[in-house]
Amino acid sequence: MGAVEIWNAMEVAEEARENPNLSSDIRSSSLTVDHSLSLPHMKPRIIELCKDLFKKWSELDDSRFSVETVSGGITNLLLKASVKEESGNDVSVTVRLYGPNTEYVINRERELQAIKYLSAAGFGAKLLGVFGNGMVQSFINARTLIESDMRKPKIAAEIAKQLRKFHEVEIPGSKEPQLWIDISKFFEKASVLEFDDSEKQRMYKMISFKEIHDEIVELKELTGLLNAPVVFAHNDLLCGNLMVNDEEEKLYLIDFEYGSYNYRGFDIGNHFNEYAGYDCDYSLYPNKDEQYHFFRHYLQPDNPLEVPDKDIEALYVESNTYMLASHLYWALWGIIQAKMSPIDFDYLNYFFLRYNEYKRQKEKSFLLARSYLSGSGTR
Ligand SMILES: Nc1ncnc2c1ncn2[C@@H]1O[C@H](COP(=O)(O)OP(=O)(O)OP(=O)(O)O)[C@@H](O)[C@H]1O
Repeated sequence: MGAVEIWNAMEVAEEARENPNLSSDIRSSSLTVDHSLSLPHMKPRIIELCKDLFKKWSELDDSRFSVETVSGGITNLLLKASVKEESGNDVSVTVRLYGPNTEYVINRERELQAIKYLSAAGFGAKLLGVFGNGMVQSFINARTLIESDMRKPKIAAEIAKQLRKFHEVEIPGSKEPQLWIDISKFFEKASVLEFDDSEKQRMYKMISFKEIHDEIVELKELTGLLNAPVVFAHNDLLCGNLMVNDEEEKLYLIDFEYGSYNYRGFDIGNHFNEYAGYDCDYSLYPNKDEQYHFFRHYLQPDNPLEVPDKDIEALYVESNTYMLASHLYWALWGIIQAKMSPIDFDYLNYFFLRYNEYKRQKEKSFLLARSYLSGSGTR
């Protein structure tokens, strides 16, 4: 965590204080927590952080605090800190420690800016505080979805409805879609790596960056013809980033690390790719009926059965063309992670899974888009 990021965190808290319509009680602390500590060693530091951020807890005895791990996450460490207040109330918050080297693939400044506005619009956990290398948010009492939940008609309709609302949130700043900017940044980084591990280097050498470059150019050109609307997109809507409280029937979209202005079809196509789950079983990609169900609830949440066919068809083409861009994006992300991430995961294999699926789907999706653009429809 460099000085610039700490400064950014402070600035966000400052700005939020000045604008009471946003989360007016975002606190800030300059403390940092060493990501590599074991939980017992980390606990006193987390308590110190909580006390520094929330003055009402500053005098409480340490024995009133408990700290546990919620998730190792692929990119962060997420902890739950609970406090027994003097009134007898139990209050829980999450403490997120950014993973080492995640700044290569995540723009933290962009993330904090988005969280402020999305959390004020009722999305995700409430942002309570920021510190040197992470943030504190409200704890959500809900279960995390598993991949098969996402295709259940009732849940799919609710995801579509919430995603539509999400896409309507306005985040100040540039509205330029980030997809090709991010892909080109990933490409620049991914194409000049060297691995100390000889097996990784051997696999890396099998990648043709010339071929990937040509694919990027070709796909960018084709998607450009679709005139897809640009919205503030989540960009990483996998089951782990969806939570539901079954009793209250409330769905939560969480984790806005990759959020940015982007093409509507990218967010939806990317979500459909996630039906494959953590095992990347792409035979689980939603069929046309499942997609149409989603589109109806996305396009007209209050009147899903009245959506004109031409609007559904346009979104079908858009989503299934940008679905290819999602494969390229995460394939390149995988190469960078293979080099930068301390997490023991076969990211190079992940590159091949995503890129091979791109190649498998390319012809069908290109044909769909081209026949739609030439006016001969999608059937
Ligand atoms: N505010 C919250 N309250 C309760 N649980 C949460 C909260 N935020 C996240 N979680 C749980 O922790 C898991 C990981 O969270 P999140 O996706 O934000 O972390 P991450 O490190 O970015 O993970 P990944 O890189 O795998 O997406 C979620 O799937 C969810 O189960």
